[in-house]
Amino acid sequence: NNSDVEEASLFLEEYNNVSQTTFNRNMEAAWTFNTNITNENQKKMVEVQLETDLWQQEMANRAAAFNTSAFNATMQRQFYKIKDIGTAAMTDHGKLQKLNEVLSDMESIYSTGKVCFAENDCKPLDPDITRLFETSRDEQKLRIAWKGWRDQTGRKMRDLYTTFHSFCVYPCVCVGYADTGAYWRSWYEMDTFDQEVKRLFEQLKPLYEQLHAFVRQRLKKQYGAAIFPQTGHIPAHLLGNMWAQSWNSLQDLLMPFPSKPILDVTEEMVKQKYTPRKIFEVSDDFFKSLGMIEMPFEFWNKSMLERPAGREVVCHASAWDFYNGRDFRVKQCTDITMDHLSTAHHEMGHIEYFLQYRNQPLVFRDGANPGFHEAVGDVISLSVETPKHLNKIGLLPNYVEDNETDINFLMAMALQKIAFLPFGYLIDQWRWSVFKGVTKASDYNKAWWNLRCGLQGVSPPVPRSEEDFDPGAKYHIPGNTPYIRYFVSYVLQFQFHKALCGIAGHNGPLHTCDIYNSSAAGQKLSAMLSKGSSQVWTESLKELTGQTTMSAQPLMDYFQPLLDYLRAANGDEVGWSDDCPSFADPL
Ligand SMILES: O=C(CCC(O)(O)[C@H](Cc1ccccc1)NC(=O)c1ccccc1)N[C@@H](Cc1ccccc1)C(=O)O
Ligand SMILES: [Zn+2]
Repeated sequence: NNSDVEEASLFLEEYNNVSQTTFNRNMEAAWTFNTNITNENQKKMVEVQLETDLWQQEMANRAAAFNTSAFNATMQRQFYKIKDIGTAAMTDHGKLQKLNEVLSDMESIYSTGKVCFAENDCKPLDPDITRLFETSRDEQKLRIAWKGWRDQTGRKMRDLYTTFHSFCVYPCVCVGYADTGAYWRSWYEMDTFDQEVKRLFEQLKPLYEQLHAFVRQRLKKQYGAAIFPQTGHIPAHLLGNMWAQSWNSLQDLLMPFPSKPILDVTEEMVKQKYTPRKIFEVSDDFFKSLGMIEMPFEFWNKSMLERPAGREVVCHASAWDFYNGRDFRVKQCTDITMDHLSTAHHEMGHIEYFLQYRNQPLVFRDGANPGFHEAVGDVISLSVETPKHLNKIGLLPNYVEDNETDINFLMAMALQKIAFLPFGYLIDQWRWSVFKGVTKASDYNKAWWNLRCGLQGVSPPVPRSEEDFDPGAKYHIPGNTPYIRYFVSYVLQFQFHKALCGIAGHNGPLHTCDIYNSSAAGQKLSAMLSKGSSQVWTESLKELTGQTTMSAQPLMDYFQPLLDYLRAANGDEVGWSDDCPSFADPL
């Protein structure tokens, strides 16, 4: 076959030109559906997605005709990525069409789901049910909403997911991989990736167990011990979030020193009449302070920063690259809360990455690994959410720096970051076992609750059965979006934060660092982001931090003062038993 470098370069040039228009068209069709869910838009999106998949197949076949062994590393990497197209490689076009239809059907069920409290009183997840979980302390109402959401989403998807599942097990439709999970893990370019994340999770478990014990004890006081199972689990509807994945809305119940000012600035944002646009301007201002690239005109002009009236949209936040080097958008049903301020930074982090690597060849316009993409915005938030910075931008007027506020702040951050770790880890433990064929459709929910009980120490507030499909109540399952990337991001973002704080000249404990206005930190971060996925992620990590492996040490150092406090407060009432309370077998 063809080892001619000249011809190979011409092929890559053609690929880069045509792929930009092809992917741009695909993103526009997806955007139209995401911002206006109708049957017509869904059909159009599936049609364009199929055309894009077939074009990718054609390019992969043409790339396969080259013998790349004599090409330079960058060319070899481009050819590898042009051929590595996952499910798009499915040669049975009817099956491929069916797969894309099933996925868009599940996405519609999730995004149009509503919880009904009475005949004509049905509420969507965003903003109504989310606000309920953040603000209500009415255990009965929370229990109804918890069950209602799962009845309206997961329960309605079980058969669709079973069909989807049939495409993902061996012989996997992602050519060259044992199953879809193997394809997803291949993006981390290390064959020990699953052991690596398991090692990190085990290392971080003690922090989580201490936080879990402290929160359980406080919630027992709040709601009475009677609704807590003897096994030590926390009923999942009491943790301030529909999926119990982050507990920061419980801050008012959990501050060690309640006399100090509350660090959740939601009220101050509302008082100062913050708008969705203002929230994104605060984030844009931070990137500008680092000398990084500000949001282009199209971003402000074409993004969807709040839920539109009168039509159904996919409210789950996302960032969009339209692959023409200047059109980048965020879609977020922004509510005026601190959590949405954090989400806005998260989404803008994706956009900043797009902007930094926009001149790369198209196949390198991606994160160094998926965890890198998820970490960018969160690293900025680690500075923004410090009391010092919130005070600087006028959201925490009566702030006094002292030890008690320090512990309160670390508690607030732990409720967001430490609480998340088992959840971020377990979703793809479940999915990888499903894709491997280890977890059968008849055991979807049992396997899910074994992980939720075993690793997260939460229990279902109402009995569950295999009529339910609780994984489907979390966006990323119907959205078919991998999740281990967030667990990886939560480890990496503290490694990035530690490195950037060093470059910014910060002295003192890591949790008080704010890199605002540090052009040195901005330069270092930009240099790493601009590489995209043109080199293996360990090289990118080394450029920014000097390390070549993921390490939980910076995260553990950050929270060390809180761990000491929790150990003293908890005594030996720590942990939970492995058997799952109230998981009823099929009725
Ligand atoms: O799901 C998200 C944020 C959405 C997103 O920005 O990660 C989004 C997810 C998504 C949506 C549709 C299609 C694909 C992925 N990801 C992006 O928009 C994205 C990611 C990589 C590159 C380009 C865009 N966060 C997770 C976890 C999390 C992360 C950080 C803070 C809180 C919570 C969650 O809410 O459970
Ligand atoms: Zn993200």
